Amino acid sequence: MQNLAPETDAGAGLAAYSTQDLYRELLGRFHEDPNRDGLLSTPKRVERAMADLTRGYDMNPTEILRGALFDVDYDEMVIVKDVEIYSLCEHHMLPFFGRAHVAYIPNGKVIGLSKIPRLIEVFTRRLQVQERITTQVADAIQEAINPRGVGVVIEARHLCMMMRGIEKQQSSTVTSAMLGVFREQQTRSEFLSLVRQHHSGNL
Ligand SMILES: Nc1nc2c(ncn2[C@@H]2O[C@H](COP(=O)(O)OP(=O)(O)OP(=O)(O)O)[C@@H](O)[C@H]2O)c(=O)[nH]1
Ligand SMILES: [Zn+2]
Repeated sequence: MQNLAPETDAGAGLAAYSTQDLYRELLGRFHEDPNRDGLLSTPKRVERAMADLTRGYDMNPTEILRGALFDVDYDEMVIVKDVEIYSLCEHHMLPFFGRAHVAYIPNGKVIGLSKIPRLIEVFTRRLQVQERITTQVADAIQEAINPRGVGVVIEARHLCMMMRGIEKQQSSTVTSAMLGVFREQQTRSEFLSLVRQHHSGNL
């Protein structure tokens, strides 16, 4: 499809076109030939890939945690650390990736361990900023089990700062959200020092 819409009236009437048509149009705008062999199936592949990378919009934290909240007599810190994350920055739609560390001190209930990475997926598999993922994960845990406190730290590297723009290859971004007792110096320090232990430092 050629000249699907003039660049100036982006959005107007585009709903009439399939997602694959829109990607085919974009290939042309990138000065490519969408009909050459290697690109023929690309719109279909990109559609699938983008649906996968944004699947978090269709995921519901409450549903994920349902059935995996347990009454346990344990009141020390639980930490799930070094969870790999991949997300897309909402400004450039380029990936950022790294690790998330999540901790909480229960108040009668704990969360099934595998559900913590699943919860992280809900919020990373969207167009995001790192800060928002960090607070959304903390808030979701707070809401689910009302613990004595929650801490979330995310370390990530953003391709929009690496392969374009400022082109800094070594910088990483660290964000944190601390709720309840994690706002107190001692708990925060214990969490951060446990996160640092045995951490290779390589994202
Ligand atoms: N706070 C925050 N900023 C982000 C995140 N991901 C990307 N950004 C920033 O969003 C900003 C967008 O700035 P603009 O000046 O509008 O865009 P730009 O001209 O492409 O900026 P440069 O990247 O500096 O070239 C940039 O500074 C990005 O580094 C994120 O997760 N959190
Ligand atoms: Zn970006």
